[in-house]
Amino acid sequence: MSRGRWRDMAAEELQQQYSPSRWARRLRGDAAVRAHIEAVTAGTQRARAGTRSSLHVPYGEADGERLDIYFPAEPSETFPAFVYIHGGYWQCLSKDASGFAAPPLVSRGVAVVAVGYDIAPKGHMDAMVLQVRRSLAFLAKQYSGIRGIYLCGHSAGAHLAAMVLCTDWTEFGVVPDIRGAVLVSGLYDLEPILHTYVNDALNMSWEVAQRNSPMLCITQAVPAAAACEVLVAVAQHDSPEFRRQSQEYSQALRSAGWSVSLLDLATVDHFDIIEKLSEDTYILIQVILNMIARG
Ligand SMILES: N[C@@H](CC(=O)c1ccccc1NC=O)C(=O)O
Repeated sequence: MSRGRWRDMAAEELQQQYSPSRWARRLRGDAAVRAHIEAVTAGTQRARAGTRSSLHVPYGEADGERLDIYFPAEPSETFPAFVYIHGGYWQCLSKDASGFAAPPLVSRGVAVVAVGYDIAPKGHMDAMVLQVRRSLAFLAKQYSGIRGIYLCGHSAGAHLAAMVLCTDWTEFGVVPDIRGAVLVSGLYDLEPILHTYVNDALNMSWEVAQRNSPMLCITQAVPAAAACEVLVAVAQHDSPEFRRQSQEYSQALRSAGWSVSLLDLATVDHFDIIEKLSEDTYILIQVILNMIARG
């Protein structure tokens, strides 16, 4: 699909392209979204039952500025941290459904952090981006045991994670040691979203969409960034627009000197591509553990 083709799409087609549930494999529409919420919620409950954790840790003043930490099974002084930012089109889900990846990771010595942020309509795009950036600065300042942060986000959460990658940390008083990023089925150009139902709750102006588009704020990779491995993952059954966004963003990052891989995962759709992080044998868990081992 050629660059910018979304501009030629009829309103209904654009709507369809940006409705992941209409492309899902097992169920379609609302049923697919409901099943996804149930899967990640149940997975998080299992993680909470079986893992040593600190829940609802405030990283700022606002109610929504809280995170959950799931600690490695074997206590150790230092450990890598996998920081997960949930999706839900910036208007659903929460950190309370975001701990499902903990079991296969804490058993291998990796801490898992589920970041909460104020979703729309309470949260605005600028504020959400600032909140997730602050959560990273908080972790870097408060947890001296963390040796390497591996950032992960799904869908809208991958967008927020990508915005973290282009942060100017000077105003945060700390530079988090982000050694890797796993961006799963994300959105990196917000402009097409402006023309869909997704913007009903977000109410973004064109300017807000521009300044919060990772595609438009790619920083030239300084040495620290070149050492940060970025994995852009997309599902075989993501829509063509979602697949185009991952393709173009990974290419643009690479051109700016970042170390990038694009992983096109067969058989999965927009939802089970991330749900399966609760499974030890899932290929993406293996890829993440390898990335951490190199880091
Ligand atoms: N209304 C959307 C819902 C959706 O996209 C979604 C739902 C739960 C978790 C992630 C999602 N996508 C991106 O953040 C859909 O049609 O699938």
